[in-house]
Amino acid sequence: MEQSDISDDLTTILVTEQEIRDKLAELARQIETDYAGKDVLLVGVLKGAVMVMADLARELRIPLSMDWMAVSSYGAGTKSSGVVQIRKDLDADLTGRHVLIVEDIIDSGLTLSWLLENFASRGAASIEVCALLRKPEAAKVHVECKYVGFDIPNDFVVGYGLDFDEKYRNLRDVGVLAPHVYA
Ligand SMILES: O=P(O)(O)OC[C@H]1O[C@H](OP(=O)(O)OP(=O)(O)O)[C@H](O)[C@@H]1O
Ligand code: HPA
Ligand SMILES: [Mg+2]
Repeated sequence: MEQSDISDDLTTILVTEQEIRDKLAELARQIETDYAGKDVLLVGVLKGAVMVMADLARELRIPLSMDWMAVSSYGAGTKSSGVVQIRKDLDADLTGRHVLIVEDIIDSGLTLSWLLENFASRGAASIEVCALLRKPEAAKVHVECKYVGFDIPNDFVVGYGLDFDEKYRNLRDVGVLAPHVYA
């Protein structure tokens, strides 16, 4: 039987594995400088941020802790439902912590703005955001993001943690999903 290759479902590769690696190294140097002498808590937003978190954390040479929050608003669609659901809360107490939220993508901004509001009352010493990708044309709410990897066009993308209906997260590059897959 002929084996299908998931990369055949992409129309374009937007960001390659190598470009991601180089960008994360660049962001890591900035983060190391900004958090010198501080104990940072990286909060990865499951599930999309798994790859960014794993690679960014290993680029960083400062002391850090990692925690995870699972939220979901896309489900099996390509548009945000606008309703953010917590599937797993943090284990860590944020009181006095320097929190750096790690995200794969800021699209409408609804997930992050909801998360920032949710974290605001938890007593953190500081809260910043690092996102590998951002779609400026898709923003429905403004979210302050200190560390951004790449601004990309307003197309539905998959790979490097990003899914469509839970698939394609294991692609090494980020690419535009062919519309015939979800149309
Ligand atoms: O800016 P927004 O429009 O809110 O979109 C961004 C969010 O959407 C995706 O998560 P999703 O809900 O698909 O869950 P997942 O990470 O488990 O795939 C992505 O990982 C971000 O968390
Ligand atoms: O473009 C996207 N692709 C996959 N998941 C997403 N979640 C928000 N935007 C996207
Ligand atoms: Mg998703």
